[in-house]
Amino acid sequence: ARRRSASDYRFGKVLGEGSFSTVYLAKDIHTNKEYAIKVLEKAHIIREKKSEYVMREKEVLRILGSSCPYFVRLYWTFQDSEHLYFVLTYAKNGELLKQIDKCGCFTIECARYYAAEMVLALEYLHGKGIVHRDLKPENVLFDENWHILITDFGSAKILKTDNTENQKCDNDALDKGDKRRRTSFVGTAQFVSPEMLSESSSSPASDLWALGCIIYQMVSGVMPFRGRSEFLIFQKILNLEYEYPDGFDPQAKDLVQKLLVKNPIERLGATDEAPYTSIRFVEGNLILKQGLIDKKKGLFAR
Ligand SMILES: NC(=O)Nc1ccc2c(c1)=C(Cc1cc(-c3cccc(C(=O)NCCN4CCCCC4)c3)c[nH]1)C(=O)N=2
Repeated sequence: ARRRSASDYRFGKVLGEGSFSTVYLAKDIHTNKEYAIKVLEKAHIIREKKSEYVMREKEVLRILGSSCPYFVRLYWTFQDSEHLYFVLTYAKNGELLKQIDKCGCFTIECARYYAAEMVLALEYLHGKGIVHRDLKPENVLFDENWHILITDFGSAKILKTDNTENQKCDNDALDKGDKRRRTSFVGTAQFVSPEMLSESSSSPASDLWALGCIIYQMVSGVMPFRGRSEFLIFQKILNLEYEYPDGFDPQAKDLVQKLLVKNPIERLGATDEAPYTSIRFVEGNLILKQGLIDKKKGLFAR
């Protein structure tokens, strides 16, 4: 295929800004198709020693490809003297966070629906040996049909299978082992799991913790672990200090309290072989069988 460059696109509004990238709405001048183009400044990436994260995001997006509908797709990458460009799926209906803030909270049917889509997405992601590590409502987007698109793999981890011992080791260990590449990575305060805080270790169960936090927020409208500083939030996470507001749906509570468990291997689904059957079908939990099959809803609360 023909090499692309920024001149192939008409850049529009800023869709999002991160510490190392800005995402623009852009239109392909040849096809008129809309994309989200993530632009990264080379000098900043090098200065902040984030090249490994950029390469990892590209590798994760390559591995994910286009076979699962619940992830943004990477169409092309190109660069010029100052910037790197990732041409990604444009999620027309924006971020889950904005919808939660706009609606106050979701109906339980709607929360069930999106919890089900997120479980399907995590089954696929973890099945590919990838841990997101920064799952949060800002990184869950909606496409034009109100299906989810998970994005932002800059913090992701690719689990490596060591063929000789057939063990699943991971690049935490590699990072720990190699002083030059020690990463003091931690996700976003309110969604980071206890093990990432206390041992700097992460696994697919770390994403299940974040899933529990997101379900709590969809149902209640607020995050389970809140505080005036990151330190206070971290303390609450490590002490499992959170509560369910009056009227919190009992089925949702049943599921959330089985995900917000300190020991990662005791989290619902953590010991399942793919797919996450124990999350899908535990009697009385939020994600009932029909939640995974009925793809017609997705309408928002009030
Ligand atoms: N860190 C990252 O990788 N970030 C990314 C990556 C890919 C990507 C990405 C971020 C996107 C962000 C994004 C942001 C938005 C957006 C931002 C602000 C407002 C809106 C918006 O209101 N859209 C109109 C849809 N409304 C929704 C509610 C009902 C009326 C119509 C969308 C759409 N998509 C995107 O579309 N694709």
